[in-house]
Amino acid sequence: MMSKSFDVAFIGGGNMAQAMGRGIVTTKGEQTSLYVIDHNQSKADLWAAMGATTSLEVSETLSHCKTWVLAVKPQNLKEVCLSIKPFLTKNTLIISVAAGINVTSLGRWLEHDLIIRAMPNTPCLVGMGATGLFATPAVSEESVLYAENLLRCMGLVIRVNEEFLIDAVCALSGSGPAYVYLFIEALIAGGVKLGLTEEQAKQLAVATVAGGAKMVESTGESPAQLRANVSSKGGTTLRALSVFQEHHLEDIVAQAMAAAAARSAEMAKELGT
Ligand SMILES: NC(=O)C1=CN([C@@H]2O[C@H](COP(=O)(O)OP(=O)(O)OC[C@H]3O[C@@H](n4cnc5c(N)ncnc54)[C@H](OP(=O)(O)O)[C@@H]3O)[C@@H](O)[C@H]2O)C=CC1
Ligand SMILES: O=C(O)[C@@H]1CCC=N1
Repeated sequence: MMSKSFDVAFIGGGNMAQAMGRGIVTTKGEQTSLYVIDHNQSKADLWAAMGATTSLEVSETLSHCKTWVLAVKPQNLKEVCLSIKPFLTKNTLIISVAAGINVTSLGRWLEHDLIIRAMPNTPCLVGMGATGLFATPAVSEESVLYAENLLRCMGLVIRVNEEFLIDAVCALSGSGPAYVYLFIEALIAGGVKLGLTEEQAKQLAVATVAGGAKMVESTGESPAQLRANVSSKGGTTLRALSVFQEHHLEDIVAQAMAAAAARSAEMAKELGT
C-alpha cells in the first residue's frame, strides 16, 4: 500500500517544534499536513491532538514528506541525521532550527545540499515569533519563498545572506525571549520591593513590556525618541535611567549577546564533526 504523503515532517517534537507546529496549524489549518517523529509518547499525544500524524521512530513515511524540519537538540542532531538520511529524496527540503550546527556539517551528515538554517524563537507559539533564515545556494528561490511563507505562519521572518549572521540572529531573537523574561522578573521583584503585590507587579510589568514594544511597532518613532518622551525633565525616569547608565546596561547587553553568538560558533566546532 502507498504511504500517505505529508507537507512537513518535524523530527523532534519538543518546545520549538510545538511552537512552530501550532503556528502552522492555526494559519494553514488542513492545507498543510504534518508528520511528527518524537520518541516520547506524551509529545506524540500532544501533536496527535493538534491533528498531526505521529511516530515514535524514524520510518519510511519520511520519504513521502516534502519538507523536513530538524528540531532536536544540537547534541542529538548528528545521530538523527544519520538515521533519517536513507529516506531523503533528491528534492527533500531540509530546514534545521538547531543552534550552532552549520550547513557544512548538515550537508556532510545528510549528503544533501538543499538545506535552510532557520533560527526561530518560542513566541512562535503565540504567532509573535521572529525567525532568521539562511539558505544554501543550492536551494531554489521558490523553495526559500516556500520556507519563508511557512515560517511566516509564526511571525516575522528575516532572510540573511551569510551564514554567520544566524549566530547574530540566535543571540538577538533566538535567545532574546529569555532576556525579556529576565527583565520582567527583575521588574516584578523591584515592584514587590517597593510594596506592590507580586500579582500587581506582574500585571504592570507585562503590560509595560508589551505596550512599549507595541509603541515602537505602531508609532514609527525611534526607541530613543519614545524613551525621551517618557523622560520628564527633573523627573523619575531620568533618575532611573541614570542608574542603568552608571551600571553600563548597553555594554552588559552587548556582552551577553556576543557571548551567545560566540557559543553558537563554539557549538559548530564542538558538535559539527
Ligand atoms: N527552545 C528555543 O527557544 C529554541 C530552540 N532552538 C533549537 O531547536 C532545537 C530543539 O530545541 P527544543 O525544542 O528546545 O528541544 P526539546 O528537547 O524540547 O525538543 C527536542 C525533542 O526531540 C526529541 N528527540 C531527541 N532525539 C530524538 C530522536 N532520535 N528521535 C525522536 N525524537 C528525538 C527529544 O526527546 P528527549 O527529550 O526525550 O530526548 C525532544 O522531545 C534545538 O536544536 C535548539 O537549538 C532554536 C531556537 C529557539
Ligand atoms: O539556548 C539555546 O541554545 C537555544 C537556541 C536559541 C534559544 N534556545
